[in-house]
Amino acid sequence: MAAHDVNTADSTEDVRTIDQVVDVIATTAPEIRTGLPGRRVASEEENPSGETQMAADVFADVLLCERIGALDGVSEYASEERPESIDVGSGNLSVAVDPLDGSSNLKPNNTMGTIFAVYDAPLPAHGRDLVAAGYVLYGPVMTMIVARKGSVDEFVIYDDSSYELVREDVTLPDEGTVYGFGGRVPDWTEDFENFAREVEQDASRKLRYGGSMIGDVNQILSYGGIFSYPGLQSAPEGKLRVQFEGYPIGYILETAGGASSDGTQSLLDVDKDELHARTPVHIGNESLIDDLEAALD
Ligand SMILES: O=P(O)(O)OC[C@H]1O[C@](O)(COP(=O)(O)O)[C@@H](O)[C@@H]1O
Ligand SMILES: [Mg+2]
Ligand SMILES: [Mg+2]
Repeated sequence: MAAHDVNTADSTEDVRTIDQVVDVIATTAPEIRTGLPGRRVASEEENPSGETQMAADVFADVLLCERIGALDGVSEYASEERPESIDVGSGNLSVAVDPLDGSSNLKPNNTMGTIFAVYDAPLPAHGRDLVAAGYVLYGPVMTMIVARKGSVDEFVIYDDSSYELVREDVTLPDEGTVYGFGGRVPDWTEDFENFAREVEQDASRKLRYGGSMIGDVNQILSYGGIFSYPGLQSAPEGKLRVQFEGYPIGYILETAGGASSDGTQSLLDVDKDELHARTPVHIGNESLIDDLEAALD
């Protein structure tokens, strides 16, 4: 389902807090990146989803928690790396973060990201409570995508923590040319596999899957197409987490004129009230998401 009717902040104070969150993310990203070389190893701990944390996941979480938590307008901080959300003040907004998305890509030195979601409700919040969302992509260039006030902007972040707006009002190209589907193919459902085979038949499309949602999603924003991490036979809710990954990516894609789905409805309409709940994720051009929903019906 497409939207363009995403929720946005309407008070001056919330708008200011969102700008401050964006500033913290942008100015912390170079530090996160600089801290990566010595942290490409597993820590002793598991995160609440049962995955082994990398030292870099913990490092990025601690930095972001400290800095986002210090903002007056933020009352709660949560991340993929901690079991509960924490109270950080009495502001109006809550921030949920995936400090490093795709951290299994650290070992082979491939793309990763940092995702943030700003909600005007206590955590776990609902997709319709989102008032802004965005991500940093640690690629050859550090870029940041921000969806707020009904449009999506792209920035380049420099090593000295300055950042520059390079593209305003980012929208998906009409003709989608790339696709990327997560999960082991033998673990896909029959309906999803049939859909994937249909998508592949179009000679104008090619496979691009990197194993970091942010890298894969940014290709869809750049070239159009579809990214899915579907529900699997062994894991009907898939792998990606609603609060930290599904909602913010759905919000960004819908703000950019694309569509998002859990297989039957917009990601923003998913009802899950557990902080670390998972959901199937499908994002891309509206026509492809319509076809996906028809195929999974
Ligand atoms: O290794 P797989 O099964 O392809 O999974 C890749 C997916 O897992 C993730 O890495 C999960 O995110 P985290 O690294 O934040 O746990 C996504 O970024 C990516 O889409
Ligand atoms: Mg992630
Ligand atoms: Mg992560």
